[in-house]
Amino acid sequence: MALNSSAIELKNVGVVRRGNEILAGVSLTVDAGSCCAILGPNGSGKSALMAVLAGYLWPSTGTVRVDDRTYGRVNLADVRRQIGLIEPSRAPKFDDRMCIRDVVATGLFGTIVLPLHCDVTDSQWRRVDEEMASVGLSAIGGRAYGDLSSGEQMKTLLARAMVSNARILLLDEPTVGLDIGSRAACVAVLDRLLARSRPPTVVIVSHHLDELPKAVDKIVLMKGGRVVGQGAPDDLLTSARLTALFDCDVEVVKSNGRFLAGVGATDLG
Ligand SMILES: Nc1ncnc2c1ncn2[C@@H]1O[C@H](COP(=O)(O)OP(=O)(O)OP(=O)(O)O)[C@@H](O)[C@H]1O
Repeated sequence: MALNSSAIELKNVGVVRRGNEILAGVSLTVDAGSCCAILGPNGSGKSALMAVLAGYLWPSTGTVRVDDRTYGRVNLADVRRQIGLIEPSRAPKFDDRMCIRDVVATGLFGTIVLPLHCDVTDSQWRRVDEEMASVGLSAIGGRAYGDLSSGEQMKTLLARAMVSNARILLLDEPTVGLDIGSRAACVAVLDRLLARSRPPTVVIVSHHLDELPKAVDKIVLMKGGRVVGQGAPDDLLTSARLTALFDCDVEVVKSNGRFLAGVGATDLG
């Protein structure tokens, strides 16, 4: 459910590194409280775009405005406090011996350990416990982070981001490495998150249509560092658009509000 003002606005963003044009002419807006999914082949610039949004990759051209603040004219640390970035492949290095509940609580401080000088108040612990319950971690809150499965670690990172009250969640391939059941559980968590009365703005990079939240409002298609399409899911998630995007025969069906993609009868020989 979009709240009608832009939480994210990129105008003509380009990134050049080591002579490579990683992003070029990227312009897009994401409404506050909405969910935007970014799709594209390997190397199309999806993670680079997320890194720009998170303020970790500085554009060579163009402007980036996040949460009403223009990068380059604000203290980036202030903006980052409003952003929860989840990249399982580059997750923060928590002490493996920390219990999950403490890891989730670090989201209150934006740290990877609980700061010695900061006492977590009873109401903050209640909030930690609420978010752990919302992702189904209550029963194992005392378990060491290092002993968790990939799916449990993902849920821990989601609960940690939600505890921080981040207004913007950037999820880069959140279900990478998860089995079917853990992926389904992660998708259900995202569906519940977006059904809240005041949902965060969510940008998700994914290679799998079936893991996009049902409430996804906008699709951005990327290729060669450029946005080659953006708009409503029903207009963009078609067999023809994805066949052209991925240069292979893709069949898209919609079932029970969710999109599914399969590779068609392409000659793989
Ligand atoms: N620091 C860098 N210097 C030079 N090239 C880079 C740098 N970072 C990324 N690239 C290149 O930019 C392109 C886009 O990379 P990016 O990681 O954003 O792709 P992606 O769409 O997320 O791919 P994948 O689906 O494989 O994760 C790639 O060709 C990559 O090699």
